[in-house]
Amino acid sequence: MKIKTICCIGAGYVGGPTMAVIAKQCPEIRITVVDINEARIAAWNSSNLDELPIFEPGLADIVKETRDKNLFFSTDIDKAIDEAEMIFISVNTPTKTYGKGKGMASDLKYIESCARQIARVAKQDKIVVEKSTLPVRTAAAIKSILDNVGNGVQFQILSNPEFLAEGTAVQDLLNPDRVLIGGDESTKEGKEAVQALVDIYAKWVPKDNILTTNVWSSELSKLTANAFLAQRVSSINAMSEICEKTGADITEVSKAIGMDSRIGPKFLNASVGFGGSCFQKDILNLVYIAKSYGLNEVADYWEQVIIMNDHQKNRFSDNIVSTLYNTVSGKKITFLGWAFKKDTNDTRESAAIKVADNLLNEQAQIEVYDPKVTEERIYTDLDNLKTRSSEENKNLLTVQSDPYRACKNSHAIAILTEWDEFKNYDWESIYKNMQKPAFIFDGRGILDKALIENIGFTYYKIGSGN
Ligand SMILES: NC(=O)c1ccc[n+]([C@@H]2O[C@H](COP(=O)([O-])OP(=O)(O)OC[C@H]3O[C@@H](n4cnc5c(N)ncnc54)[C@H](O)[C@@H]3O)[C@@H](O)[C@H]2O)c1
Ligand SMILES: O=c1ccn([C@@H]2O[C@H](COP(=O)(O)OP(=O)(O)O[C@H]3O[C@H](CO)[C@@H](O)[C@H](O)[C@H]3O)[C@@H](O)[C@H]2O)c(=O)[nH]1
Repeated sequence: MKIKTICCIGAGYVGGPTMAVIAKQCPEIRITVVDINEARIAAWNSSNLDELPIFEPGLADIVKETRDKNLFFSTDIDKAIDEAEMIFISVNTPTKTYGKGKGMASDLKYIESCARQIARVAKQDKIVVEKSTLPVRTAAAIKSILDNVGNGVQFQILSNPEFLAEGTAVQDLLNPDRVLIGGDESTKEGKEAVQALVDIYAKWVPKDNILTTNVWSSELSKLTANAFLAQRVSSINAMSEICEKTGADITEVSKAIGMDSRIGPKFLNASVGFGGSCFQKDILNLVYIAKSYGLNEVADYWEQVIIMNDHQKNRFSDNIVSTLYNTVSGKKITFLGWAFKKDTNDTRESAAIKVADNLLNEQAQIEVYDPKVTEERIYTDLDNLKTRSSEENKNLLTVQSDPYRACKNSHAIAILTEWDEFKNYDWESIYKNMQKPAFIFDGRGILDKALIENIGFTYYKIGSGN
C-alpha cells in the first residue's frame, strides 16, 4: 500500500515540523495539518515566514519549499480526515489538572476527541498513527472508540512516538537515531499498515534505523527514553551539589565519566534544572502508571528524578538570596534567558519560571531578556502560576529587548538559558554599569570563569566548588 494522502491532527511543536519534513522528503504525498486553533493555522499560513508559530532552525526554509505544494495547513478537520489514508494524531497530552490522577496522569481528552472525530467522519479504511506521547495501552482505548463509534470501516492503529528535541527538531527529523513503529503484526492488515509507514520513513531513513515492535513496547519506549534522559540530568545535577561542597568541578566530572564508553558524553551538562513540555509530564505519567499497577518502589524510583529537579531550581534561587546578603527585596536582578533551552521560543516548564517566582516572593525586581521569547509569553507563564496577581507580576518584573539595558544597575545576573550570544557579550561594559559587588549566577555554566572573575565579577557557576 502506497500512501498518497496524510492528515495530521495537531499543528504544534511536533505536528508542524514532523509533517514539514515528511512533505519535503515525500513530494508525492499530499499532507494536510489541521488544528482547532485558528490563530495557529493562520500563523502557519502566514506569508511572512518570521511569523510561523514555532521557531526551529531550518524550519522556515522547509515550509517555504513545501507549503501549498504538498503541505497544507487548515482548520477544516473533517475534510482532511475524510481525504486521508493515514491520520497522525499529534495533539497535546498534558498532565491532568483535575479529577483522578490530577497532577500525575496524562489528560487524554484531546486524544479521545480526535478518535471520536475520526470515527464519525471516516467512510473508508484508515491507518491511525499515534504520534503524541501516550500512556502504554492507549492504543487499545483508541481502537475501542474507533470500532464502536465508527461507520463500520476498518482502522489499523500504529504507535510512532516522536523523539525530536526542540531547538534541533529539523536535524533530528532529517537524521533520526531511530524511527520506532509499533503495530499489530499478527494480522495481514496490521503488517500492511506497519509497512506503509515504514515505506514513508524509508525515503530518507536507513532501513536499519527503522525499528518495528509491538504497540505496547513502542508506547512504553517513548516514556522510557524520556525517563532515562531526565534521570541523567537529575543525576548530574545531584553531583553538581556535591561538587559545590567539595571543591570538585562538575564540568570536569562530566568529562571524566563521559569518556567511559558505557556512560557516554552526551546529556551530562549540569543545569538549573530541566524544563520542557515532556520530561516532567512523561515521568509523572510513568509514576502514575507504576502506581496504578501497585508498583510503588518503581514509582518512587522515578519520582525522585522530579524531586531532584525541583530541588535544583529551588537551591539556585536560594543561593541568589543568601549570597546577596539574605535579601533581594527591591534589588534588581537580571535574567538572561527564559526559554527552557537555547534555540527555541518554547518556555513550557522552563526553570526560569520557578526561579523567578521564588525571587518575586522575596520582592526582587526582575528584568528579563531572552532573544526569542515574547513579553506576553513571560507574563502568561508567571500569571499561570497564580502566585500573585497579574498586576503584581507586571510591577515586579520587566521584559527588556536589549540585554545591556536589562543588566544596567543590576545587583546580579542570573543565566537561565544557554543562548550562545551570552558568551560573546561585552562583559566589561556590563560590569561597569552594574551595582557593586556585581554578581553572576551562571545556571548553565557557559561563561569563562577566569575571564569573568578577572573583570571583577563575583561568579557562581552551577556545580563548581572553586
Ligand atoms: N514538544 C516536543 O518537543 C515533543 C516531542 C516529542 C513528543 N511530543 C509529544 O507530542 C504531542 C504534541 O506535543 P506538542 O508539543 O506538539 O503540543 P502542542 O500543544 O504544541 O500542539 C498540540 C496541538 O494540538 C491541537 N489540538 C488539540 N486538540 C485538538 C483536536 N481535537 N483537534 C485538532 N487539534 C487539536 C492544539 O490546538 C495544539 O495546537 C504530546 O503528546 C507531546 O508529549 C512533544
Ligand atoms: O545535559 C543536559 C541536557 C538537557 N538539559 C535540559 O533538559 C531539558 C530538556 O532538553 P532536551 O531533551 O534537549 O529538549 P526537549 O525538547 O525537551 O526533548 C526531550 O523531550 C522530547 C519530548 O518528548 C523528546 O522527543 C526528546 O527526545 C527529549 O530529548 C532542557 O531544559 C535542557 O536544558 C540539561 O539540563 N542538561
